[in-house]
Amino acid sequence: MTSPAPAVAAHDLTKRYPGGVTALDGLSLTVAAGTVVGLLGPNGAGKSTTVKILTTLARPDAGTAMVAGRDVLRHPDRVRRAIGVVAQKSGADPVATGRENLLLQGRLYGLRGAALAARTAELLARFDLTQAAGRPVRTYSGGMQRRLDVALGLMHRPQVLFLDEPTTGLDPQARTAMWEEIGRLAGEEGLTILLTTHYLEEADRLAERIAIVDRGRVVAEGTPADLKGELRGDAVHVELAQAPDPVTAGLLRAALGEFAGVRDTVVDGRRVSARADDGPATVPHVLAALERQGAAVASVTVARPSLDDVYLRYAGRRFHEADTAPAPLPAAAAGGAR
Ligand SMILES: Nc1ncnc2c1ncn2[C@@H]1O[C@H](COP(=O)(O)OP(=O)(O)OP(=O)(O)O)[C@@H](O)[C@H]1O
Repeated sequence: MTSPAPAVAAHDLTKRYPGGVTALDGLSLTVAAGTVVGLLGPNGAGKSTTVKILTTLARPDAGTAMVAGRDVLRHPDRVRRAIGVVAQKSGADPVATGRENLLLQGRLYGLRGAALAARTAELLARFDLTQAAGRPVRTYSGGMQRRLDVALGLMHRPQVLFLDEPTTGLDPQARTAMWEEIGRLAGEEGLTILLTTHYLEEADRLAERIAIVDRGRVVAEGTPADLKGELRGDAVHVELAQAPDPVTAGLLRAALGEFAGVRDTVVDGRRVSARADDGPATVPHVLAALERQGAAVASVTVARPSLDDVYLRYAGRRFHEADTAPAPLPAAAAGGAR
């Protein structure tokens, strides 16, 4: 059965928490059925709050959301039957075995007898947990626990699977294995996956489309290639010996802005970034201009645009800096935007 309706359609979601934090500030998002979409943003951007609303665990202050064709506010029970959720924190019982966890989950969704046993065995095999099925979950490695979490989320064959930070805390090997598993899941008929991540590489690798979330809004949306393609030319990154004061930073921006073919200059701490039609040809001029302003250069790189450059363009700061220093909007400042 095919449905032209999107798997997720959220409009203008707003959510304020007590204490004056505006977690969502008019977030809108559409996810086509059968696709993998990544919500990419730094810590505190509003990804988990979005997932909580779409999975009926929280109510927005304003806005609407449909998931699998059901209204999350009017029919939360129907939404819950159509979705699988793998939260950041494992929902598995650590004292019970992997098999027991799956059997319990299946019973909660009404499976019984041979159908329950078959689905449990299928998921254990599929997630490479058959050998460990009789061991308590607390003896599992991080990667095994995460695989069990995904298996639990799939027990009732949901139409839409939400994966909240699926690889956070995993070592590189377990992360790669999880990426492969998610890639395989995405190939399954009809399954829509909405995953949140603050790893640029993860979004780039797994998601057909990416919505970049910053301060409670989607600031850019498209395929990874589209988003990078929007940034014409090369990314030129210069690392200064020391961060310029605000006046000098303004002078640097103005100086680089005078070159033809150079745009989007951002001075962010010690890093000066710009887009250039022809990066290699531009570098000597950029270096000379910086020197004229008295800014000593430590290093310079020219590269094709990355998702980090996309983020910089739309959020006005580098991804890892936003990630280590989240800047939630106080409710008062967000008032005008609603
Ligand atoms: N229950 C809560 N009470 C108060 N503030 C909250 C609550 N939950 C989230 N926030 C705040 O709302 C903002 C958005 O949080 P959210 O968890 O949605 O972001 P996120 O993008 O998922 O970040 P992370 O990757 O760290 O989970 C943050 O500033 C956070 O501190």
